[in-house]
Amino acid sequence: FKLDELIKYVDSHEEEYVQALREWVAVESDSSDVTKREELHRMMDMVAEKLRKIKGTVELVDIGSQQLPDGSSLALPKVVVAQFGSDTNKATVCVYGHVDVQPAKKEDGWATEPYNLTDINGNLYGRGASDNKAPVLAWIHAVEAYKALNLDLPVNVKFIIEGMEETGSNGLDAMIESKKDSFFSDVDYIIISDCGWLSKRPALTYGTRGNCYFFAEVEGPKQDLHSGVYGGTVIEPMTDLIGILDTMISPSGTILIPGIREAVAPFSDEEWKMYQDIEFDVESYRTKMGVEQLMYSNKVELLAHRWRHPTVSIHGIEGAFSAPGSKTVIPAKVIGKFSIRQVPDMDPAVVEKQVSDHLHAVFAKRKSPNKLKVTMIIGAKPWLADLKHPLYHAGKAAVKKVFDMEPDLIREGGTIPIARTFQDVTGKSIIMLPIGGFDDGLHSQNEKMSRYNYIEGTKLFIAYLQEVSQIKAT
Ligand SMILES: NCC(=O)N[C@@H](Cc1c[nH]cn1)C(=O)O
Ligand SMILES: [Zn+2]
Ligand SMILES: [Zn+2]
Repeated sequence: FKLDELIKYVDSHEEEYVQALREWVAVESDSSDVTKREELHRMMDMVAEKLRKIKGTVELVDIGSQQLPDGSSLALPKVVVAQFGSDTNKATVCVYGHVDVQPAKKEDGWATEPYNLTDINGNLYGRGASDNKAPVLAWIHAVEAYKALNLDLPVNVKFIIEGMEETGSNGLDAMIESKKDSFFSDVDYIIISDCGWLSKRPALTYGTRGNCYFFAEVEGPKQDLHSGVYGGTVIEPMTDLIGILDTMISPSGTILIPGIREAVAPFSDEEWKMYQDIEFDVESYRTKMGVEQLMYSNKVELLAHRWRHPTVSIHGIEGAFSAPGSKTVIPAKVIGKFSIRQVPDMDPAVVEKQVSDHLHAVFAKRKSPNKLKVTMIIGAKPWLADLKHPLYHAGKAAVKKVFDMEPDLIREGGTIPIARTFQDVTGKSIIMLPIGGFDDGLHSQNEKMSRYNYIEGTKLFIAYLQEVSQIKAT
């Protein structure tokens, strides 16, 4: 196995890799904004083209369309499916990633243009740089390096790259179900690199939280009203909405929706010990976020609440006045958007009912004439892997080869909606092999990927393919 040669190849192609990332970041592939759908289609074409260039067998799979709130339908971005090698004597891995991004505008507080990749001191700033465009590119470059050097890939490699992850992977569950006995029949393992390290130490991730995302719509008058002319005579939808949202979580973070906390799997002594052994500086985590105080100052409690407890986050209110300046309006209809991160043993179907029952009960107590509608638009389950699986031994060996250290074994507070589907539908084992930095600012202003993580991450993937090939079939 010619790791040194492959590593040299990666080092000598750094600028090309950065240029490839620049081209991908320049595409505003925001899956939540329906006006950007053409960009998303273009992004999927670019992914297919990149894979074709290195001689993969590539298909763009049509996964249908999504229903918009106004009743119209919009084509979903096609899913890119690719294959490199079909040697039955080798194991087959399937790499999953996504190339859609969260919204970003310069005026949100970015120091640089979000869709113009900008290198500042070795950090490559741009929306989607870390989540998840550079890791997808790093996987493609890993395969490309073997091919360019005329080295046999140690395993067959398949890709599934989608464009709707950030909005819940619409349409992908059905595609996986339909390909269970074809595309997935010879897949041995699934690899996902859509998360980050906990610190400067590389990590292997063995769990993600799920997410239930809700819209709570309160509708009152038939149109917006002047608050001076009508204020004091109508019960305002916004007052109702804020009132009911405020009953979900206490100021110190305790979830108040009946039944939610009771469903959480107990925290075992073994877990406590594992968290205790992780090197993690709570104080630098606090200062990095720029807050005066965290909810928990104890490392174990903090990590546990980041990874394996549910949380309620309120994201926004559609229909509310939010522009700069003042406007004395009573909005006629407002939609509160919030989500609840899911952990074992919560079940999104049960959570949906618990949340809806709770909000309707507190709304009823207000005796408001307005109308409340609660809808769950995403119901993604949590995912948890067995750290004793050989995939993780292979991960440790690859980290040792490239970084000469032991990885952190961590969980992820965020959600990869499709992870649980992969596990439940295909029955294959999954590993999450992150290369993102702990401070990459995912979903936030000034998202970045460092050159170091991008390039060393590419080497890690190269080494990982070799380590996976050493796993003995059971
Ligand atoms: N990189 C993973 C990620 O950011 N996932 C999103 C997916 C999601 C969950 N609910 C809505 N989208 C995340 O927010 O965790
Ligand atoms: Zn992601
Ligand atoms: Zn994301």
